[in-house]
Amino acid sequence: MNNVAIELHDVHFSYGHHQILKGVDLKVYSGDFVGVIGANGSGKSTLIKIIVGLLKPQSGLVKLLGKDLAHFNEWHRIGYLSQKASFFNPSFPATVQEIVRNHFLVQASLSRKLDQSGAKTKVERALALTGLSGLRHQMVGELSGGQQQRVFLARVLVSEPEILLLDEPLVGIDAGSQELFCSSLEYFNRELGITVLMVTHNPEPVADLINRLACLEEGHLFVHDSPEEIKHELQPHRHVKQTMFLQP
Ligand SMILES: Nc1ncnc2c1ncn2[C@@H]1O[C@H](COP(=O)(O)OP(=O)(O)OP(=O)(O)O)[C@@H](O)[C@H]1O
Repeated sequence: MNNVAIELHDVHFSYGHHQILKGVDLKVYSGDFVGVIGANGSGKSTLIKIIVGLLKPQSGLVKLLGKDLAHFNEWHRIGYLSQKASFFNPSFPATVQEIVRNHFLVQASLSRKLDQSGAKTKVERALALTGLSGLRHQMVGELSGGQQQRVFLARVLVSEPEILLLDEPLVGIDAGSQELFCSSLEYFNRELGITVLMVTHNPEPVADLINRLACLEEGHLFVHDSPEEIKHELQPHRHVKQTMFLQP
């Protein structure tokens, strides 16, 4: 049995009186590719922010790589790609390589376990993995949406994380870039063994990669892990609400 990479047990979360998560349980094993789906406003981004410690649940247990989040400090092992617009200013005057390198140096300064002297090799690798080697000297603001998305991914990959948490990474990029992005994800998951948890309203491009599907509905998380159930849940136009009635 693989190690548990992410674990949530009986997690409750509210914004004020607005209850978002009502006793959520989730176990993600090393090497899993987890799709998280649910209606707009169902709490998918909230869930991912709780996993990376940006929001603190009112109650319940959250563990990363076997460690209670309260004591977890190996953040270089976790790569989090938030919804793009929230952190990026396209007029920021930096090249692709500078963005990726600076992120690594910040991570290294925060973690004694990352060796700064390896920066050059790690940046090269992250650029190569995301197909950006040829664009390294380009100003990031001059890139297409799909290329920028790959820069964000390279930035996250540079510290060689074991878990990738992606919040709607395909939004706002064209079909060709989506395809490239998804084949990179396939490589990271299948070849490098990186655990992936991806929030998406459109799971179709990664449907073949998903081995665990988490459906968020009215504060409850329903997890499917058999290929038949996943296929059934991912049928086009299937209303997520129906998953409630499939549970024993
Ligand atoms: N900081 C906040 N304060 C108060 N309410 C919030 C806050 N952030 C989100 N919400 C509300 O919590 C609910 C869940 O939001 P969340 O962004 O987690 O949903 P989501 O499933 O990711 O939505 P979408 O698919 O539209 O991105 C929504 O009703 C949202 O309006």
